[in-house]
Amino acid sequence: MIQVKELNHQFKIGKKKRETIIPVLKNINLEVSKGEIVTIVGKSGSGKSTLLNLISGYIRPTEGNIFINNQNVSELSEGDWANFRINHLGFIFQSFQLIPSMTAYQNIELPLILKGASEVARKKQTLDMLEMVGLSDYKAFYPSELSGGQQQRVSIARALIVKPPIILADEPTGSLDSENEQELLNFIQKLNQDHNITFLIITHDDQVAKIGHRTIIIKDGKIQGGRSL
Ligand SMILES: Nc1ncnc2c1ncn2[C@@H]1O[C@H](COP(=O)(O)OP(=O)(O)OP(=O)(O)O)[C@@H](O)[C@H]1O
Repeated sequence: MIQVKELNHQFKIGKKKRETIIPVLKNINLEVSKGEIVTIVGKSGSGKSTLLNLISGYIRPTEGNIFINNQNVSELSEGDWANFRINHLGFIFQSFQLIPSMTAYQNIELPLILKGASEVARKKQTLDMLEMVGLSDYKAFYPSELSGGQQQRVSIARALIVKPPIILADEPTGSLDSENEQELLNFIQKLNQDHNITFLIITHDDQVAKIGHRTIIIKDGKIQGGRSL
């Protein structure tokens, strides 16, 4: 489902000719199969978010290739990448990234509008999704009127509405208290079991790391090893 092959990445900072090169990821090889939950752990600055940003196509690798569903995404143009992303990947961020001026309903519906779905299809799918995440009664609420856990569920519903086969999550429970964290983890496991959705999750948190069928450790930009259930 996801294959990362001999990936190296470095950032360049400073002015041209005087730039400093910061090597971040070194010879990363990684395979995630359909229906797996893989968690990635590592110290701050080890390169976890960079890896997720490369897999998401938000940054391009200095060297190496990334395949998603057998498509070499490193070769796609910006426009093709954006199209590919909306059909294959969903994202969950620590900071939810909801649009404050839109209700829960409107936030969840947005990817369907971007995808060009009809109004009838949008309404049905958005209402179904609100029910699935247990927020039917909150559809007209704005993000500021929802709890952290409810906002996170809106952001998950928005990620799921286009039924992506893969969800990439960067510290998904970082803004949640322990009760909401457990609720979200149960929900991720349910989605994985019921819908065979593949998850790649970056975390600092042991409780989150534990839900992985496999955990990968990144140290100083290299994969150090891992643990399987
Ligand atoms: N756009 C950038 N330009 C220059 N350096 C960057 C950039 N993004 C990240 N880095 C550097 O790359 C290294 C890895 O950063 P990254 O955010 O991937 O780490 P991380 O493991 O996700 O850390 P954290 O757990 O704190 O989020 C850091 O040294 C960081 O300073």
